[in-house]
Amino acid sequence: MDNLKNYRDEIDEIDKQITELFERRMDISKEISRCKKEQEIGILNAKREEEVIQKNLSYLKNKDYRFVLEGFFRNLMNLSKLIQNEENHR
Ligand SMILES: C=C(O[C@@H]1C=C(C(=O)O)C=C[C@H]1O)C(=O)O
Repeated sequence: MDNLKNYRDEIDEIDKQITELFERRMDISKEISRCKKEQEIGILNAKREEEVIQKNLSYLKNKDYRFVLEGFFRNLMNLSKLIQNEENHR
């Protein structure tokens, strides 16, 4: 049995699901940026970002991944703010 091939197939399937969820998250982030524009609120909400990180760290089963999960969410939220900025400057 080719383990490498099987593992990569599994990663490909997971990546597909991540991409679908990523797209949904970014679509919602765009909607949030429209609300913020209407209400004249700035894009960054540092308190909310800390809550997002803490909440998701609490869901983690393998605590060895704490550091990388935090990095993942910080990067994800930076991309989300990029999309919000683009949306508000169209
Ligand atoms: C999406 C928002 O805007 C920004 C992006 C966040 C995110 O991607 O989770 C969180 C807080 C904000 O800095 C929000 O305010 O909820």
